[in-house]
Amino acid sequence: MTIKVETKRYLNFINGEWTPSVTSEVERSMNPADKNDVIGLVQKSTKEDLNNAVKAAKLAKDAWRKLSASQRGEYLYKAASILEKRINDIAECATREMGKTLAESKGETARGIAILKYYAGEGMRKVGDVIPSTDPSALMFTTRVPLGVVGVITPWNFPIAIPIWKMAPALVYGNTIVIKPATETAVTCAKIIECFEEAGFPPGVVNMLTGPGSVVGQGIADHEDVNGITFTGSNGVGKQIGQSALARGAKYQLEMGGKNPVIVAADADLQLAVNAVIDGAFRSTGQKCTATSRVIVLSDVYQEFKKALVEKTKEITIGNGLDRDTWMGPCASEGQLNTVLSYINKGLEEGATLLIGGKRAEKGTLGNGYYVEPTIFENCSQDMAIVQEEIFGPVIALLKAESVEEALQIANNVEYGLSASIFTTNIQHFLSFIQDMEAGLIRINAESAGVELQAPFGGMKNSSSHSREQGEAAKEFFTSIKTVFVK
Ligand SMILES: NC(=O)C1=CN([C@@H]2O[C@H](COP(=O)(O)OP(=O)(O)OC[C@H]3O[C@@H](n4cnc5c(N)ncnc54)[C@H](OP(=O)(O)O)[C@@H]3O)[C@@H](O)[C@H]2O)C=CC1
Ligand SMILES: O=C(O)CCC(=O)C(=O)O
Repeated sequence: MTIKVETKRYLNFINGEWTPSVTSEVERSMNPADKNDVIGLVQKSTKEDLNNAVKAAKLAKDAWRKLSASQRGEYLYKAASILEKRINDIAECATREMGKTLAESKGETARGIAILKYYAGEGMRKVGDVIPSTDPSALMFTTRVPLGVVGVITPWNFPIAIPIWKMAPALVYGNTIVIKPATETAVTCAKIIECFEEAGFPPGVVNMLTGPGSVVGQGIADHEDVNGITFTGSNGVGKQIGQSALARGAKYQLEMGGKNPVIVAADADLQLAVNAVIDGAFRSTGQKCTATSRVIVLSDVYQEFKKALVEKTKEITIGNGLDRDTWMGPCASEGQLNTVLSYINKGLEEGATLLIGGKRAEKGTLGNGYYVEPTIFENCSQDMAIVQEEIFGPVIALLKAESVEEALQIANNVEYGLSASIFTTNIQHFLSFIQDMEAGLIRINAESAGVELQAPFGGMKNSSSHSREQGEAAKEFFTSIKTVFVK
């Protein structure tokens, strides 16, 4: 007898109800570590589904706004404790959907819990300032109001933390939300929304729908009843969303790519630098906007650093993120694997020298997934695609510099400015790095990736729309200031 196990169908969450799309069409969410593993079926929603979700969010917004912020915070505390109970299930789902190791997914879920608690507490903190008026008998102060309905569009690379770091502040500051997660990780998002449902948010406050970015995502950007849009993803899509929002006067926030450099000065602790470059470049298979992708090494220590980096790279074990022994999982999808391989080919065509890696990893069961070897190039020039463009994969371009000034000039010579690190023991070097490096996140003697939820996060240049997320900075996006004059 064969037992047929049905693939679970995940629905949209609209107005407090799990609802199928009006089309009843679904898409499969697949495991990039094993192309035979279907994780679930998700709704292929349309504009009509989006209209229903936005309508529900609009209807719910006044009652939600009128609660005290601390009452709203109580819902977030409840969601945090439910997520805490489901940490294993949700982390495992994220690993199956996008491939990062289970340890990374568990860490990310724990971060999601901490973010919910942080913003729950925000409900008890101040929202305004008293400002002295020139009129001695008047009282002048600021207060803040929510935007209304906020559209949340999220990528697949942090399928737990990014949706939560956008939804939690949006909600605590009094907005209602419509979230459209990346199709690749829609099941993980549905499970997070189950936690919000169990926390008892009033109907219409939290809405989720899945479906193609070009339909549902663009529909959010264009929808006249969506007052603010927060997006993380690629540059091309981000800019399009920004233009659509600007055209109709909606507020928007974009977090996009990076081409993050690490400078290794001659006086650096080289072992520390090697370990941090390995973590920064190859953890999550290089699929972080803060991942290290250019390493600029001072010529005095270049050979020594290169040798140690290549040796350490050889130790990396590639495999299914659910296996304990795996250090690096697959790329998140076949499309992502092909993008990485095409950049590796471009690097070779443009004349860079391959030091290690460079191929799809297909040995044994790896052939069932979208694995690529950790890859390092040297003899890279500044105009090469692998030096200029975001690859979003485990690929390092090594560059040589004669001085820290030259290294800084190379580091700044890209269109992005998200995060950047320097390894040095010289105070002058790190002071000039803080001053002159064009990046929103400056890290000294630490890897380029690594974001703390209580601190502002965002980039300069083409990495963001110049706003910041997380910590107190989130308040700037998710609220409007009102200046009040009383006499
Ligand atoms: N900075 C970062 O953190 C990230 C950067 N990237 C970069 O982007 C590249 C491509 O990745 P990808 O996942 O395709 O990133 P996208 O920018 O295409 O996707 C991010 C989100 O936007 C949605 N979306 C797609 N098209 C539109 C649209 N026209 N209007 C509104 N929303 C849309 C996606 O939906 P759907 O999933 O349904 O397409 C997803 O929810 C990566 O290789 C990497 O370089 C990607 C992810 C995160
Ligand atoms: O490095 C991190 O923790 C967050 C990075 C990020 O936001 C991203 O890759 O999209």
